[in-house]
Amino acid sequence: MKFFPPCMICFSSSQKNDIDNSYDEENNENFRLFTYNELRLATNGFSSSNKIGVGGFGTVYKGRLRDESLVGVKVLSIEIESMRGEREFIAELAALSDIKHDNLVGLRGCCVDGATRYLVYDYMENNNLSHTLLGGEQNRLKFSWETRKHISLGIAQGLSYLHEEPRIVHRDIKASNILLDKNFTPKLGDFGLSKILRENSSHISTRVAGTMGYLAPEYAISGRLTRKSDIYSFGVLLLEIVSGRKVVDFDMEHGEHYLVQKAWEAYKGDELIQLVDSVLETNFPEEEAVRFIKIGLLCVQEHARLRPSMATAIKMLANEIELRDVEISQPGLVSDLMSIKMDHQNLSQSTFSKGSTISFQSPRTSYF
Ligand SMILES: Nc1ncnc2c1ncn2[C@@H]1O[C@H](COP(=O)(O)OP(=O)(O)OP(=O)(O)O)[C@@H](O)[C@H]1O
Repeated sequence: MKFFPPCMICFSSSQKNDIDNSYDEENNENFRLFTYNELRLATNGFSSSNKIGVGGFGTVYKGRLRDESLVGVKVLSIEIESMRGEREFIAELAALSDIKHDNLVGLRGCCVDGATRYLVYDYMENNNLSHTLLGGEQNRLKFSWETRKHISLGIAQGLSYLHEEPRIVHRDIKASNILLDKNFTPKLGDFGLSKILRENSSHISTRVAGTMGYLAPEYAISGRLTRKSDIYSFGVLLLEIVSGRKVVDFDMEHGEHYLVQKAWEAYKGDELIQLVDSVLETNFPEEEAVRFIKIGLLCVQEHARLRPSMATAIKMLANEIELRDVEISQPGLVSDLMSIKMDHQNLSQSTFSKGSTISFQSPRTSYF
């Protein structure tokens, strides 16, 4: 079993000096330093036709390296002052690239060119789950039940690995962070990145607000981050995968906006089968689909201690644990949290619309 000591990617300021000199390129097969010219050539001069999309940290381009392999090149848009020093930045990324699993996006290397920094990842042919499964008609693909099962299990395995091996809380599990390779194997992206990029407060607030539907209530309210908050987000994802619906969708008719609420009502009404994506018609195993929804609901329970670990969730998905008589309690409902107003200037506080002020600390802890 490979153990990654926390200092490998979670650096305190007192550790900085040691890490500054810790990266040894010659002895690291996993991680390369690219030159700007290599990346410019690979991406056709960062042309708009190579542009894949824009995320919270920057713009992503498709690239082809000289050895013909495809990569996703992320050009970081964070101001240079908010990043760590060059050597430290490289050493931290190199440590991240050591965290390898079939269900994690592989980080190949990086490039520092003046004030601009680039991250180079394995290329994922089928974009992300939000785009490919939940996107508008144009992008949306019809996923069979088998593909949905493959994706659900893969995400569970990737997350379980992060929780058990390097002992990392991902803290940003959501459909757009699940990339899909050419075989629709899911790969978790962006793990550990927000620790490396010192985010300014407006950047965090945009990201947190955009992710609201996936946030465990205890995390959204107090900023207290544990594995169980990732497990809540996983439960939401599972409900999205089975239903083909987004966690929050104001395009749906009134009363249908919030998926978790909808699933809870279906559970109480003993009609979980109604939640399964209608594009599947009758081409899915009913018992298994209902089991997956139940596991989703177990993971989003309001009380974090009642949520299963990822290792247990995997056993449940694989039907190694019987769920027939399991009690599921009330979920943490996103509709209650949507009324939290983020203070974009000062993340130390947020306010409920009812007027009571609650404490909100910007997410910090990634280890436990
Ligand atoms: N390695 C990759 N291969 C293929 N596409 C990628 C790769 N990395 C990112 N993308 C795509 O590029 C777009 C932007 O991704 P990025 O990770 O920057 O942002 P995001 O996950 O959408 O948002 P956020 O940064 O707020 O979490 C997305 O459509 C994503 O699917």
